[in-house]
Amino acid sequence: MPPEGEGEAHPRLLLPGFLPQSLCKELEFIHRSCCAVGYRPGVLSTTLSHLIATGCAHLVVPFVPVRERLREKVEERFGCEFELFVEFTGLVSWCKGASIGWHSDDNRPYLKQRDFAAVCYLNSCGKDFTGGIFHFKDGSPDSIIPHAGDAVIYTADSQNIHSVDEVIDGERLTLTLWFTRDKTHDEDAKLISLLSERSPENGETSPRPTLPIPAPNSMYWFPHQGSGFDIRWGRLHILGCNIYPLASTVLSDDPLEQLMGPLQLGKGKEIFDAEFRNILHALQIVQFYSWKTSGVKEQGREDPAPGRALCPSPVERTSSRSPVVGPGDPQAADPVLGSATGDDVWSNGFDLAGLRNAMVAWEEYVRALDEVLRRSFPLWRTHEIMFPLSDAGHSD
Ligand SMILES: O=C(O)CCC(=O)C(=O)O
Ligand SMILES: [Fe+2]
Repeated sequence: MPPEGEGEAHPRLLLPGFLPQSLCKELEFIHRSCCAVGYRPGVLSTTLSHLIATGCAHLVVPFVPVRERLREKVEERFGCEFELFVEFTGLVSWCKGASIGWHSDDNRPYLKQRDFAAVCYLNSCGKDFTGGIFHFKDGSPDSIIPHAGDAVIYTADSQNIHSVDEVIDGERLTLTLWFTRDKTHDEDAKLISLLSERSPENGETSPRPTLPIPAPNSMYWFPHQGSGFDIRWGRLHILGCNIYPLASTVLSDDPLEQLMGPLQLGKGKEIFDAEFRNILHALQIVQFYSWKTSGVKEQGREDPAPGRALCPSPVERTSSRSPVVGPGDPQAADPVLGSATGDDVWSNGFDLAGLRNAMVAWEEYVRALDEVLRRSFPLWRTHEIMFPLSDAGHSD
């Protein structure tokens, strides 16, 4: 008997509200902190192997329960229990101008292993971006208007020809997975091997939590209208942040090199006193602050940062120092990465003092995820599959 789903009229399923909003926000934080340029123009992506390669293996942990839930859902819907492997997991964002015409997801010889797709919407059309509506060619349904938390699963073959309208404004974000029956394309095996190289089970304890390690600069370069900008720098720029080299540093002429070294952040005429290891470290703290503060705002509380008393935060006036300039034209990031509504936490009262609290809370967050990873990894390696520990304390 052919598995259910093959040959039937519409082998697909909509899953409204599949992801909790809190997980959507957490994955958005990860993407905005860690993403690199994607596989097509105007597309940014955060793959799990990229997270591991850039010193952020602990950030794989929040994906593990939702990967498993999606795999089970796909197996159940298409009648192939215990047969599937995850082939690819990634956060994918589409910026202004990105679109894709009619296609099936296995439409290249090197994609033939893909049997099923799952797309989870992490933000919402009309609120976070405009355009970007999904269509099935056979019209059942004709369109899916992305809404944070909703998901759709479908077979990756020609029974599900689909397209996505051009994104007009804002950044459209999804968690996208493909599943395969072919064990040689099992993503878990590759990720476990990458994690082994990192050896979290060795139990090395560092005084500071894991700090991000940038990938090659070219992976952060967003080509735009004949020039371009660095994504990391662009994301800080749209939030009004300046980057300062440390006062003691001998300046390189190369702005990219300045982003690689230790640096400080400033806003307006002030410089925050903390030192960041590199631009990715600074970006991660800023995005963490933004994530946690937006949650607080939605709950109607007024704390400037998550659940802590405000620490004194000395700032320096910028009279004698100039911010790093470039690389590329960071202003070009405004229309590409800026939110559709312009409604972000920074334009609503961001202050550098809040960053101090965010740094402390971020370190706790990273340490907790790292702890889960250390406990999970030996079991993942033994069973050759990534799965959530029942008592991991971090599930969606
Ligand atoms: O993001 C979506 O809604 C679908 C994207 C898509 O079709 C693809 O990446 O192949
Ligand atoms: Fe597709």
